[in-house]
Amino acid sequence: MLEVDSLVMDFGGFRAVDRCSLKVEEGTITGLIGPNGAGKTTLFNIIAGALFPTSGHVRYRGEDITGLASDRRFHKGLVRTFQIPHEFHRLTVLENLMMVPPQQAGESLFANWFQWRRVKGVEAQTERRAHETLRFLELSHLAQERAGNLSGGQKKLLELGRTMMTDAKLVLLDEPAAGVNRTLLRKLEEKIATLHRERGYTFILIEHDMEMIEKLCDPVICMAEGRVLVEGDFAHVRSDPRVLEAYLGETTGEAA
Ligand SMILES: Nc1ncnc2c1ncn2[C@@H]1O[C@H](COP(=O)(O)OP(=O)(O)OP(=O)(O)O)[C@@H](O)[C@H]1O
Repeated sequence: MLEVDSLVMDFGGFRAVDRCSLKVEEGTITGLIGPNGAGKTTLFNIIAGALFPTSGHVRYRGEDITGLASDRRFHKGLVRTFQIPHEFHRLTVLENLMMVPPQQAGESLFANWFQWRRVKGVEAQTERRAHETLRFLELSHLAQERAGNLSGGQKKLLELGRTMMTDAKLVLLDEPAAGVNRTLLRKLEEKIATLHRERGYTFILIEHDMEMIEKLCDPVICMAEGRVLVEGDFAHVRSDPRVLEAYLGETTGEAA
């Protein structure tokens, strides 16, 4: 589904991604782990189109998308979550969901003036979908709450919900477990697993929480110094001495 080929990302004289190549199969939840500074977020930014690489290629469903703008990727179902937009805090939870669908009919002046019946229809459909999403996430009771008042975990659930408002195919999750309490973490894991199993989402998940990686991800890819170090199932990656060494070379032994 996704193929990253010999990607290089230089920031001035510093090489953050160093000839990185990997493949993500459709229908998987692929875990991306590695010590701080391994290049995971930079790689995500390149896949999502927030950064353009110095060299190398990104292919998505057979198409070379290396130079494609992020909104065009979004329309193709390649969605990155947990980047919280400015409007997030001021809007209600329901509004946050309703503003997601691309090319909302109501946003076009032409549509507003001349096609109001259609606009109303689309809005009603969007609202229904938003309520369904809230039910799925068990957040219906917070529909009218300002998103800024949500807990860290509820915000992560809402961000997951925002992907459900699109026709997402490949979802990039950037440290979903960060700042989430244990109870909501279990719920978040359960929702990710359900979206994967029942709705066919493919996920790539950057995470330092090894419990979450172990529960959800197969395969797991460990990056270090800008490239893939080891790839395989969790047990294989975890027991590889190079992985341990990469982590121990940093401040903690998170992979252990
Ligand atoms: N815009 C930038 N300018 C200069 N250096 C950058 C920039 N973005 C990232 N880097 C550097 O590139 C390296 C890789 O960073 P990146 O954030 O991709 O790592 P990471 O694996 O996601 O780390 P973490 O797990 O801590 O989030 C780091 O040394 C970082 O300081």
